[in-house]
Amino acid sequence: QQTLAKDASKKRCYDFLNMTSRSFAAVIQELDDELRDAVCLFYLVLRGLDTIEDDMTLDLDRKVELLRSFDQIIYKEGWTFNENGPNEKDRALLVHFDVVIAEFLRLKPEFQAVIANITKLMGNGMADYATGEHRENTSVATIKDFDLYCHYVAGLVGYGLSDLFAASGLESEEIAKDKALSNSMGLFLQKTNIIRDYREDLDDGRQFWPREIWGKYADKFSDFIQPENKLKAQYCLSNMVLNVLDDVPQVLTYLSKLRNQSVFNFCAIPQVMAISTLALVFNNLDIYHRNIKIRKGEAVKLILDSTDMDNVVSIFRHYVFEISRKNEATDPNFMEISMAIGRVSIQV
Ligand SMILES: COc1cccc([C@H]2O[C@H](CC(=O)N[C@@H](CC(=O)O)C(=O)O)C(=O)N(CC(C)(C)C)c3ccc(Cl)cc32)c1OC
Repeated sequence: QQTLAKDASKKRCYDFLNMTSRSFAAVIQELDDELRDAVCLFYLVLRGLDTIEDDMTLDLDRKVELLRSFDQIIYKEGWTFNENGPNEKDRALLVHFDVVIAEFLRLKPEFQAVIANITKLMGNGMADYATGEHRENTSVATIKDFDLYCHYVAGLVGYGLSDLFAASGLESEEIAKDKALSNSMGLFLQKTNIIRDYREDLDDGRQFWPREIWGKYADKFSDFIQPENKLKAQYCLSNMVLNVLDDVPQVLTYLSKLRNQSVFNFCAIPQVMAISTLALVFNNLDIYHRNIKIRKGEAVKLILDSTDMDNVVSIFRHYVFEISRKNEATDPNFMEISMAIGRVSIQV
């Protein structure tokens, strides 16, 4: 009877995983036995944290209290959360979070420690950011703030995954040692999404592009949607893409260190999607009007091709070349972009 109940709660965790993330859930479920449950639970704990950070209906004190104590909450059997706002999909996860906690507590203590440690760092980072007195509303001021915010919400996920890979024995301890490489794995994905999501975030009243960059091209963050500002909008966009290109060399170095096939696929697929998205958004002013995504057919091809380092390198080379082709000599960022592409090209 006990076993039946345990299998039921594990299955429910995978149902939550498939409900919260479309294509990525499938990639998690392809991971080898030693890692699959730990990464699934890590993903769900992060999703729970993200849902609280994103919930605009919570008052700040309550949100900060939950963020800073989430690393203890995940040890509280039976804990659930009903104060959430209307967002159905994510609300369900927190309403049934006791199921996630029950499964979390069945993980190897070493996996629990990794997940709890990252949850603590991320929850406090999110709380610091949400209450940050040095920013009006929640906009990001300097490039340093931008890197710190992305470190909190994405770089730390890279840290935690590298620790889980090492703890599982499927990858060497070395993968978890070089924090800069793990951090870049998160920054590259997060920064590319932040560029792609310009319009969605603007409409939600959020802005993550650093003022140190966009402030060179406009007085207000929303100016870029005006047709008369299209040239400034294009240069601001290329400046943002330039900032993201810095992380490409470290992403490729990280991927080249992986030895387990299921871990490689799990890590390579999102990065390959991101470089494809980066080439798509570069000099593409549609991002100021709607959320653009790579075509389904291209995404499928990328997923099928991302199984070994040589293929991944040639995919990166293809998209970096596409960015180079779209790079315009009249763009004030033209030279810097050419040099960033040069730095990557000697590697791919
Ligand atoms: C070594 O580091 C990684 C290795 C593999 C995958 C990821 C990273 O990839 C997905 C990929 C994913 O979730 N893709 C979405 C598509 C999309 O968000 O546009 C999806 O396919 O649903 C992603 O985006 N994030 C979210 C963050 C970037 C904030 C970390 C993410 C959230 C939780 C986990 Cl456990 C993992 C990841 C890594 O994290 C850095």
